[in-house]
Amino acid sequence: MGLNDKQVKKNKSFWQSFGHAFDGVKSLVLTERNFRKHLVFAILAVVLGIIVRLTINEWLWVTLAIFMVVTAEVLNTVVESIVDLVVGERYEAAAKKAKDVAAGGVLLAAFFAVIIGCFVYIPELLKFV
Ligand SMILES: Nc1ncnc2c1ncn2[C@@H]1O[C@H](COP(=O)(O)OP(=O)(O)OP(=O)(O)O)[C@@H](O)[C@H]1O
Repeated sequence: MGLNDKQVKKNKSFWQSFGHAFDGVKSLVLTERNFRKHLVFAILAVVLGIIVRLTINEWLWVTLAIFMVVTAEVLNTVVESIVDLVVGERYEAAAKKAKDVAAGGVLLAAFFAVIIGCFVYIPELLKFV
């Protein structure tokens, strides 16, 4: 297995599927700059959450926000890869729309995460003032 694996046939076992899914996550981390930035923000949110001792309810909202951004980044990367595969370097209005809408999805998810962050962390941090 690995990112240079040339397999094109269906996976034959759960572990083979899992390995390829893991390669996908590895590829996101290694090749997507924005994904890495969001990962850093997610880690900071978790560390801050531990410091201010979030409640279970607050953790649920923070986790939802983190995974919404991650999911949007995953879909954005999938769209980019498919558009590049089909269109290559050629300019296409439909390619621009697909990539811009996918990037817009990430922006909306990040906006949602900022709103959740404000609701959850600001009251907790004000307790220290
Ligand atoms: N084949 C294409 N035809 C038309 N417009 C394109 C094409 N490829 C890219 N673009 C435009 O260029 C922008 C940047 O392209 P790129 O492939 O770097 O997108 P990106 O990888 O989504 O950027 P980022 O990594 O910041 O998310 C796209 O959002 C789109 O507006």
